[in-house]
Amino acid sequence: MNSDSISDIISGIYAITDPNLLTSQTALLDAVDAALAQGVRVIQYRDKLASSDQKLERAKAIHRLCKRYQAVSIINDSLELMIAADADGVHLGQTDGATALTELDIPKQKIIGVTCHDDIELAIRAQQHGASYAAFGRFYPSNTKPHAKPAKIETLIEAKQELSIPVVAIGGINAHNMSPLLDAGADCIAVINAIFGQNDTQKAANTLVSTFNRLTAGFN
Ligand SMILES: Cc1ncc(COP(=O)(O)OP(=O)(O)O)c(N)n1
Ligand SMILES: Cc1nc(C(=O)O)sc1CCOP(=O)(O)O
Ligand SMILES: [Mg+2]
Repeated sequence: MNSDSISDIISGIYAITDPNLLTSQTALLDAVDAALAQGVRVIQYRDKLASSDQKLERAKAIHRLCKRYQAVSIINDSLELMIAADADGVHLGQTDGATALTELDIPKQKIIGVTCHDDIELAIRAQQHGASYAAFGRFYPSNTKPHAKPAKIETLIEAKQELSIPVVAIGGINAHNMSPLLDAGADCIAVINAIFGQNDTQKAANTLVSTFNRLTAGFN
């Protein structure tokens, strides 16, 4: 991982892989490479289908790719897989251990992301317990996770007032609808379908990254 601050690391476009969209290891690694080449800063390996051996091999390969592009690799759900693959961090939902962060044995330098849905109190508690970023969503209807709890843009505004850790927005986001989330203060935009569900990953990543950069130019 590079030595930037967490707000430099968790910023821009955060791409999350999906085994239903990237059905082979080659497709997965080619798509991740294409996304990173276009300036995606964070990759989350999210795979609820592969075997443990496959997951370890893929997580390690994604971490190597991220290192090459000075991006960071995050593992969804599993602290054990993050440690085994020596990935840069883990993303935990409310049923994956996020409620007991202080009881988990997470190496100090690792990034810890926590799902906070639409709940600012969950985020404040997560920050107090060591979370590196808070993710809110879903902001728009999501084909990937249609039953994810909806979140309000006002929650992002409140999150920016209450939290010092970066704020990630997720759920049905694409280049056409990210603007209100950035205006509300989201530091980072997490996407699955808008990048890995498109025919041309490189073009999709380029559009997302350039839209993010254009919309946030002059924010600071
Ligand atoms: C960046 C980011 N935000 C939210 C989630 C969702 O995590 P979770 O609630 O644990 O749901 P699953 O991804 O495990 O289905 C995420 N993965 N990444
Ligand atoms: C994995 C996930 N978590 C969500 C949440 O709200 O916590 S929404 C979501 C799916 C994101 O995929 P897409 O960009 O294709 O909608
Ligand atoms: Mg989870």
